[in-house]
Amino acid sequence: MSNTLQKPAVLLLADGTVHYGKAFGKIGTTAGEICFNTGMTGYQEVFTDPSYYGQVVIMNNVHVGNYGTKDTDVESDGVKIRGMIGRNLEEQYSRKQATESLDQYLIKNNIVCIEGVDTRALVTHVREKGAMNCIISSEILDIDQLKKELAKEPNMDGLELASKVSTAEPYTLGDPSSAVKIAVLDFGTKQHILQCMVERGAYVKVFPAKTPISELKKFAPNGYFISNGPGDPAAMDYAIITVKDVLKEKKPTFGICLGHQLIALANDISTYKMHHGHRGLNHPVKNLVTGKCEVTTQNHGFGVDPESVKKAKNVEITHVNLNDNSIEGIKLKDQPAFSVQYHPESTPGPHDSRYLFDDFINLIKEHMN
Ligand SMILES: NC(=O)CC[C@H](N)C(=O)O
Repeated sequence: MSNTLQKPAVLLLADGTVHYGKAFGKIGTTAGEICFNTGMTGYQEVFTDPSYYGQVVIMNNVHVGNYGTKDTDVESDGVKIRGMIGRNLEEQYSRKQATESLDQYLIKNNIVCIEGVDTRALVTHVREKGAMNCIISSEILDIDQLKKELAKEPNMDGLELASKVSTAEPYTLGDPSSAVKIAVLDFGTKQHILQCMVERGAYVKVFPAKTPISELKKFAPNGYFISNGPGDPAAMDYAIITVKDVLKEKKPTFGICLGHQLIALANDISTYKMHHGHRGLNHPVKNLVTGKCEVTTQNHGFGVDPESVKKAKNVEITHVNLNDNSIEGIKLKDQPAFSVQYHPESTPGPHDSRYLFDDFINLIKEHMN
């Protein structure tokens, strides 16, 4: 959009880098960890993905907003990103089904954004310097004052955020008479992950992050799902205990992203903060079991430590990232449990990896009798 009527806005990074642009979305100030998403489409799903809670997202695609927003293109009950940085953020939209412009939608969701930024230079900078905190403001333009505000922002390393986006109360989805019953530990699940299980005939019960195993067992599930979510997995002591308890049940268990990291931690495999993470829709992953490559959707800033996985005798590496050889999937040798670092529900993204949901449901069916 960028017109002269827009208020000026400023972006300050923790290393002192400053970019000037125009305000978009809510007028105000916001801070969080800066990250970038390389996807060309699917902005509404990205903005509503609870795994982005606490993060300010740079959208690499130069045009964002062209197809507006729509109530059904969401991954949760609202926008979860802390803020957004774009080159051209469009108010005009051309999709017939859209009900609101991106600007109206972000204002309604209280999201402070900045546009007109040289996002190519900014992304290159973050790629070189790594993840760091940043602040966007369209009300404070004084850099010294912004530095003071930014200093208050906690570091993502060591931050527990999942309990802030988890459901407050349990809820169910799917057909209650289904023989396939999956207990979901919700650390900020994306709706389409649950949908992928329901579409395959499962009855799903979603539990708050801090639910103990005794409560999960009352549902008598024949499978467990450990969800994606925001924050540092190593800071989630309560969840590591629950995942250990879940694994003691020896029932089919599937983890995605944060869930994958928690399954690793529950097996004494450590996690680490990545330099700048993986976020986008075209990350190539090799399935080491089939030898096939999948193009995947990704959104993570932490990873599972490769050296520590190799030392774990009960764990097999099933998937690796073809860009940087990072660990993308594991399975346990002594029980029916597996997990992936990427997002097989792929909303948005290519559907190459949706077979993992079939694998999970089939695993549950095999272990039912
Ligand atoms: N999508 C996710 O579940 C993200 C997991 C974790 N918060 C990370 O950034 O690595």
